[in-house]
Amino acid sequence: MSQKFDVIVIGAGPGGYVAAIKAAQLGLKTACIEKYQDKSGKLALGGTCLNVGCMPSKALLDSSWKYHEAQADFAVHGIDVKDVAIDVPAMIGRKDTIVKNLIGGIAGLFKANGVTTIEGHGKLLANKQVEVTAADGTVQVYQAENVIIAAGSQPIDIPPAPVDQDVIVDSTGALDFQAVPKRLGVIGAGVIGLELGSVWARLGAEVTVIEAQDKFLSAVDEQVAKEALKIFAKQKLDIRLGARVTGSEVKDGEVTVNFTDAKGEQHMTFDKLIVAVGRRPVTNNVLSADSGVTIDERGFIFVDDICATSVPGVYAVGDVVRGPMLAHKASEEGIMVAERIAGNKAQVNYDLIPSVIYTHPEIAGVGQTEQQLKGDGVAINVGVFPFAASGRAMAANDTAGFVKIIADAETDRVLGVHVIGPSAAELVQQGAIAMEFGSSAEDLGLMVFSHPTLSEALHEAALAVNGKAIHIANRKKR
Ligand SMILES: NC(=O)c1ccc[n+]([C@@H]2O[C@H](COP(=O)([O-])OP(=O)(O)OC[C@H]3O[C@@H](n4cnc5c(N)ncnc54)[C@H](O)[C@@H]3O)[C@@H](O)[C@H]2O)c1
Repeated sequence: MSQKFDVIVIGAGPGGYVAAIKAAQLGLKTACIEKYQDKSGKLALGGTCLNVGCMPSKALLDSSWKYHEAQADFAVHGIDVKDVAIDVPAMIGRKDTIVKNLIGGIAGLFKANGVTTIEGHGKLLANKQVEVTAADGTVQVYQAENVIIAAGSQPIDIPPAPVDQDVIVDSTGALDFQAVPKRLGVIGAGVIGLELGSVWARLGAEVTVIEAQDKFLSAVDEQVAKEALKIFAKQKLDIRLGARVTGSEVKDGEVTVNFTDAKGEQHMTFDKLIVAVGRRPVTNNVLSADSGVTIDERGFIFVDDICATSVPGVYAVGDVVRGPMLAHKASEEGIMVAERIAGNKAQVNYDLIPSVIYTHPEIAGVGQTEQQLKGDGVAINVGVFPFAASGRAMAANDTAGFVKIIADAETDRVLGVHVIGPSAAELVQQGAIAMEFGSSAEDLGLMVFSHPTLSEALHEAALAVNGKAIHIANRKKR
């Protein structure tokens, strides 16, 4: 096998594997280096997202939601189910099968597109050489015309709660509990804390979430975050804001966490504790001292708008660079870089990256929040439509939350779409499409939406921006 490639990608997560497939499709001789192994020691492509992130967590969110519905929501439909029970190892086994199939899918795509998979740890050397160290310690050096670093991220550890993957776990360990913990502590009320906290709360765990910030979900639209906090309280997620963890002690299979909040010093004991305080880029040991690629003090690789590093021909995408740590952002950066290497024009619209928290109801948004726009002094009109007024949501017995559309007061152009409610992720994507085409709220209001659908809530929110909603009383004059 030749040791020279047009493109070598380091990392086969959603940034790396997508970049590799695209580069190969564009006729470039491409290799992708990955070292991650599954529990049986077999190479597992797909990165955090497929192995221990987005996909396994969604499998558990769906399983636990079905259990919750069977237990708590079926009766309202007149469905009587008795003795609903959860078999946790079976639920975990289903999740593992989904992960296995997805990983196999990427291996198949690599084969179909002619991407060479190189197993081992990749490290960028000087002059676009890439060193690969296999699990048995063998070292090979490859030469590339272009290198794409897509090494991803890993959970941040905090000294007061060191992860042992037994009693104190990170997001990976929390996907493999073999029984429902009676008392579950979660440090961090971010995306992971809320998603994994929800999984185990639905299955019966008493969940306490300890969050350092006073403000809940500070990056989310404030009106949405406020609604979410109310809904989660009803779901008995005990969210402690302004709570700083000072220490923890593991003893006899349980953990006591010490934290301080507005009430003073607190101590709580849990059967399991999930630490979900953010992730950091994996960039140490991926760049040799003479690679020429520069990183900031937090370990992120410096890149420009098109993900080019300080070394010509070396790019970096996904969680190792600035911007939100989201799989879809990484994939789009991977596509952009592959296209650029092939000599085509491509770019990512960083203003329109949707984000989703897969709780129930889901929380999703695209564009700017009301607080951002007001902070920037932009005059806006806001339309809100509650799912409580949606016939489709009523039929589904799923009426919590609302759709919120924010438009520029002068031009009517949609600047933000924020949803908390059923299928929020899918509804926000409609907003993203509209915004990508420069839609005004009026444009959205003039479109025909199928009836009855949840999407009608988006239609009505767009109409409400200019005081023209039909199925709620309008606050503004027409
Ligand atoms: N649905 C999704 O798109 C999805 C799902 C999972 C993860 N992710 C991404 O993965 C990354 C990591 O997720 P995450 O939830 O770990 O991070 P996050 O940044 O979303 O949330 C971490 C939370 O922990 C809090 N925190 C930090 N230190 C603390 C401490 N010592 N004590 C108490 N609270 C503390 C922070 O204030 C923050 O609210 C994020 O960038 C996220 O976007 C995305």
